[in-house]
Amino acid sequence: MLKLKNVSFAYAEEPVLKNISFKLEKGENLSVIGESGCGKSTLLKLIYGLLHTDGEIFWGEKELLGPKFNLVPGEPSFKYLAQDFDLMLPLSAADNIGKHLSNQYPQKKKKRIKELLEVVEMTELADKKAKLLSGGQQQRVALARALAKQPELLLLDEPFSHIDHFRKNNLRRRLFAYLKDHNIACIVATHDSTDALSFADKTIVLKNAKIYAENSPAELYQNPPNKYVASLFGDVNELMLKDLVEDESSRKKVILYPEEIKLSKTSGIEATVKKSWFKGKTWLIEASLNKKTVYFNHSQELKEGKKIKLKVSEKLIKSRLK
Ligand SMILES: Nc1ncnc2c1ncn2[C@@H]1O[C@H](COP(=O)(O)OP(=O)(O)OP(=O)(O)O)[C@@H](O)[C@H]1O
Repeated sequence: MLKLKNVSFAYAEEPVLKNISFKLEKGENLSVIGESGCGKSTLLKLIYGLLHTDGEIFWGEKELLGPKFNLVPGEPSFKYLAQDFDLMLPLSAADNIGKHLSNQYPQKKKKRIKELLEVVEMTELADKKAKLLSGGQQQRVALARALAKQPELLLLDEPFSHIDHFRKNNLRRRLFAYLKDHNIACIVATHDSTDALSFADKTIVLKNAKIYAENSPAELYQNPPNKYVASLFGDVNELMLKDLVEDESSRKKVILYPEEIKLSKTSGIEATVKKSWFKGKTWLIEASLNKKTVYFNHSQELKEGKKIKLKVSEKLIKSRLK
């Protein structure tokens, strides 16, 4: 089990992280989300042992003492995949993956490389030199290399940032299933809400150097403590109760996702369409409601200037009152 207790860090005077504490069990997947610059990468570097903290970091019973005490940087049973994936460019994809594997049992090594190439869907490009691979292909090789020596904890910094949408979903499913099958704990620093929503067992939100929210991804999504947390999952509205309920004067805030606001043919809150964006399965409609902007999903494009009525479930409004 990984345990952080009061982990703090500053590159200069201003702390980047202050008193961060959490636990992670073996095989668990934790996503760390938050706006750019909130300290996600720094947290991974502290855990891996590249930066020194005054706080405490334990892996099981062992305290990790960081770079001041380790001759070779980084904990040997962890793997850290940074945003620049640092491949040996003259070597092939397969040789990069096998680089740190023992040559004592060549057949075993070959089999392991083959298995990892399959996990990242790079079998066909096994012999291609890394320098001739695209950014996304290099990132997949780097992921496989990080897995090669079967780490106990994998620290991934934006692991799919260079990979196209088409491959990303499949790769994510394969990689995270592999980690679960092999009981490898994982911390993913990410901007991509899918990494947090679909694959994480728990999610930590960082803001102002602290843990701002911490929960299962479903709980954070369904009951976001505030607009900042909700906006990490996509478009979000923050309206006042008086905007949504007739004869209500409360300025209490209600957080709603675009898919939770519906067009009504009969009654509802009056609004005027400003813009429509095609999103594939739905259109995202921007409308003005009491001089405020509101976003909702609809099955069709709506013309600018159209007067509409909007409805939100009362139960949902009650559950989202802040
Ligand atoms: N080597 C460094 N020296 C000084 N300041 C740094 C260094 N690395 C990061 N910082 C600063 O520390 C803060 C946290 O950076 P960090 O890279 O951890 O954020 P992040 O959440 O991972 O950002 P992003 O999502 O953009 O990758 C930022 O304000 C950044 O400018």
